[in-house]
Amino acid sequence: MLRVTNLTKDFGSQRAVDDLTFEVGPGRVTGFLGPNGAGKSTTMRMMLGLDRPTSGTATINGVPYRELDHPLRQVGALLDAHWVHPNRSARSHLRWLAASNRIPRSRVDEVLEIVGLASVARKRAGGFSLGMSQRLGLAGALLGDPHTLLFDEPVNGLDPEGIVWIRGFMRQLAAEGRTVLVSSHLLTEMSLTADHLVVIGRGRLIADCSVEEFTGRARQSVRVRGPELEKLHTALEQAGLTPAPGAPDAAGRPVMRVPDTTTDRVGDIAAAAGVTLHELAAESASLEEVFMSMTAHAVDYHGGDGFRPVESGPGGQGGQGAAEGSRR
Ligand SMILES: Nc1ncnc2c1ncn2[C@@H]1O[C@H](COP(=O)(O)OP(=O)(O)OP(=O)(O)O)[C@@H](O)[C@H]1O
Repeated sequence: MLRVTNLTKDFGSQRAVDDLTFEVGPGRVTGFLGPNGAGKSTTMRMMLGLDRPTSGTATINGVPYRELDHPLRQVGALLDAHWVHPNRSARSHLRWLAASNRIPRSRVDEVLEIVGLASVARKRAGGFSLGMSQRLGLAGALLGDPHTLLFDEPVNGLDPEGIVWIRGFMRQLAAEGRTVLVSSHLLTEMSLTADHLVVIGRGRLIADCSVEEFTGRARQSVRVRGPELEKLHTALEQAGLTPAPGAPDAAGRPVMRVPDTTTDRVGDIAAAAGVTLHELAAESASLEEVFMSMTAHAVDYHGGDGFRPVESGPGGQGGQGAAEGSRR
């Protein structure tokens, strides 16, 4: 069990983590989600005793990291895959880690096997690809067979195969009853990996709930296609709704989206106005759109990685690449 209580961290005049309180329980993957600069890494560093809190506490099974007897046997962490000595082989790097934590040498080959690096155990870690470095980092985190695991943006820069492997791996660790906390700035990624979410923005807690609950906050909107969209637009506005052009469909035909309503209501209004419809469908806002609307005020800086706020209103054409393919 990981617990942070009123955790706060200031860097000079900047508050990076602001009065955070939450728990991370065993047996499930908890996603630690927030835009870039939200304070995820700083929070994890405080959990691992690498940064000192300005106030508040972070504990692992009730004890601050610095007071743990054999930290590697209780907590494994993957913060940065590139801290390995480049001239060491994967095996000698892990043997050195094991020796410094009184972990038997035999465990090194076990973890190399678990992460799929046994065949390259003698190769220089400096020549490893990012995916292999991540696996080596995981091997190090698993060395002490810890009950608690922290992963900071583990899928960053990985190829699709590596991403699928890491997802499955984290889920397996949780299924073994371990406490698994994994950070990401991508909601879609977390919705595929995590059972539970702790969402932060500007160092503050925004949500602490199941993935279903979080994504269930998606606003329901209605998608309409037909030959008389302008006429329908007027009728919908007269009924107090706020229709907007949506992205054209695959065949390039114009589509309208009507937020915060139901297909029944739009269908009734269309019928009353004598408007022909060719398509009428309920649609949820994409996960990224929900996330954006919840964290928009909390985004530190914009641009890149899909963190531009949704600018064009209910049409939903905010243009964030990360939202592609994430509609549910
Ligand atoms: N050592 C430091 N000195 C000064 N400011 C820092 C330091 N470390 C982090 N910060 C600032 O604290 C805030 C939170 O950063 P942090 O790295 O924890 O965020 P994050 O959510 O992990 O984002 P990212 O995914 O971009 O790393 C940022 O504004 C960052 O610039």
